[in-house]
Amino acid sequence: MNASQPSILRLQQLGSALLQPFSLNLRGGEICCLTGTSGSGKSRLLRALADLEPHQGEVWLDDQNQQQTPAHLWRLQVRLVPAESQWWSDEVADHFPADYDPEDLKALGLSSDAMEWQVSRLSSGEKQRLALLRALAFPLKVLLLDEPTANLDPATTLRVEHWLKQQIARHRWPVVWVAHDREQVQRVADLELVIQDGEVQEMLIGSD
Ligand SMILES: Nc1ncnc2c1ncn2[C@@H]1O[C@H](COP(=O)(O)OP(=O)(O)OP(=O)(O)O)[C@@H](O)[C@H]1O
Repeated sequence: MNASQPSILRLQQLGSALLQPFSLNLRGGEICCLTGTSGSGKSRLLRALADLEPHQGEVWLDDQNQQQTPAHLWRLQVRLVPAESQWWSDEVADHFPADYDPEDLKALGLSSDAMEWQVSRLSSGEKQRLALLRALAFPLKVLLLDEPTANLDPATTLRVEHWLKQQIARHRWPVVWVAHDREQVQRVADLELVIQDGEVQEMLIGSD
């Protein structure tokens, strides 16, 4: 496939001990919000898509089958941004490419010198936004977001949503976005999947 063409993520009869099998085609640039009560299996579904949890059924990225792709190569393309980020060095900058342009810090309401900070001083909201920037600083084809604004105040949440939507529209990644906030779902989603009693159902946006 041409590198500039948007990818398609296809789930075929994806299921697990927790979830009844379901299928979905997600095109480049589409945001699918994944909702459901706490413990319904949203994070585990994202982990299955990232090949971090066993599952039934198949996941395809264009013509690549997840099961036939080495896990580390799959995860380079299918980027999971977990709810809680991991940091492997003391300095923020060490987690970014050497030639990273820190222009986006401002867009996310972060200080322009945040790259020079120690990870140990980061607030939970700063950590969350820097983890998001870091995840998008390296090439990817599919984006999986687990409650990307969970630690943020309402104004910063809107900023982050706006920035994410711009990035997604520009790069045309298929996106699965776990959200609890109904208003956020209404603002960002092209489609919504709800997990209820182990069943995954598609809801029409604006239907609640
Ligand atoms: N490794 C595991 N082994 C067994 N059960 C697990 C494992 N990880 C999570 N669970 C359980 O699976 C269920 C779904 O967990 P998951 O983290 O996907 O929920 P969630 O929908 O993302 O919840 P929340 O909205 O609270 O983050 C929970 O009951 C959880 O305790």
